[in-house]
Amino acid sequence: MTTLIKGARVLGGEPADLLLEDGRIAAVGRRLSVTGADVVDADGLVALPGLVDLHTHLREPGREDAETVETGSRAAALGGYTAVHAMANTDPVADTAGVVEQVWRLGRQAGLVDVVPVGAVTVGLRGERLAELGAMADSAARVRVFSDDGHCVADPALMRRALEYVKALDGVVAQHAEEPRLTVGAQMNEGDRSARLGLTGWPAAAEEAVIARDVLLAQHVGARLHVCHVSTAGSVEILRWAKSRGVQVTAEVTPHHLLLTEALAESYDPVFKVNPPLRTDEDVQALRQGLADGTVDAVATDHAPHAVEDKESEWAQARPGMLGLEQALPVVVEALVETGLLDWAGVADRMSVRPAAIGRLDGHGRPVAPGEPANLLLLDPAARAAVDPAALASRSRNSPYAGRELPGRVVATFLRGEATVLDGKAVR
Ligand SMILES: NC(=O)N[C@@H](CC(=O)O)C(=O)O
Ligand SMILES: [Zn+2]
Ligand SMILES: [Zn+2]
Repeated sequence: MTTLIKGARVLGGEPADLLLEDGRIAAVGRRLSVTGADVVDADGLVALPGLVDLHTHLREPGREDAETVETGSRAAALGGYTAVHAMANTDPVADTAGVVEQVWRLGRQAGLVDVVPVGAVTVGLRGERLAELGAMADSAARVRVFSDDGHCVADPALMRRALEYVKALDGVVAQHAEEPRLTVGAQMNEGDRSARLGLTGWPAAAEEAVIARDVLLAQHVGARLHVCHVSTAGSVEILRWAKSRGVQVTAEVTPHHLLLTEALAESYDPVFKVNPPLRTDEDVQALRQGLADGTVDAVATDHAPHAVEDKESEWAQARPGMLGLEQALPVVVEALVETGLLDWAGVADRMSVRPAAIGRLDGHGRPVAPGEPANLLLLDPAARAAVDPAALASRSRNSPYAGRELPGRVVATFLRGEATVLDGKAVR
């Protein structure tokens, strides 16, 4: 199987031809020609390494009405992803080797992206005792990222033990930083607006206090810590401080926290309800700066599909979470590239290279260069389109970007040399 991509701008550089053969990039050069190859015209398109998501909710097993491994994989491929980490808050919870291997196998069957299961830190996400971390790491799924996402590992002694365990496995604890005692009944960012709208507030301190505690624990233990979906300016400051002291901490920010603010809660439309909540414009600016200067390592979608009955209700009853896979790159183009904060190499670093390194994935996050695995995407940076939730590949419809015009269209995605997306459409 041979594909010749004509005239792609690798990381936004000069146009070049890319020859994909046997799952690898065989050659990069000018005017390559090969007989019998499938030819893809990439005139005007930017080539980037396939994106890697550290934080995807695929809902299988348990809520296949909201998403399956296959539908979520298709949404990921359409977004330019070649690997996604599937969060553990399924039903049953991914807290055993059996469940993570099941998810891993479903991903292989779908064959659209590499589905990398995340293992739960604690049994049933209950925060009481550690799950079988070693067995999940040794399983066919080769788990390296462990998270109780959806819940915080709130007990500091348990968090310390989790960090000690993952250190021995070359793993990382991905913490959903939320002090539960400070967010009882919380609905939106705490501030003047929550008071005016009559919605219970989720204070920035509930996130920042856990991050501060955890970076100290990670330093004490000498283990790797990853912070999920950071959402406040104060969190960026704590991370900057921790990194300056050599703590092995990494962090991610979601597309929605890079673009949207708490002002959207004025609509009382639960499509904008998410955990952690949308914050203020100052937070958005600090998150963009933190991502640009590398304090925040990665963009991760926190793609959180929800069935209509769980989302289209009163604000207080609705589940938190929003879709992200199909619009993550366009949001980053709008918020970081068009504002001059990141160039294409920077986008590749924050959406592919660093997330692959954090997840210890080999074969992803590699340069677009001869000899490397042919995991890559082609983007038309000039295209602009309004988001139509009905046209999404996800099984759910809870996109916060409905009707919003965003720049950048993923034209093609290749997983080990095989097209998963062509002409902006999923190949299967
Ligand atoms: N982000 C959310 O609002 N929801 C996530 C859980 C989580 O990421 O905490 C979900 O699983 O729906
Ligand atoms: Zn979370
Ligand atoms: Zn999540």
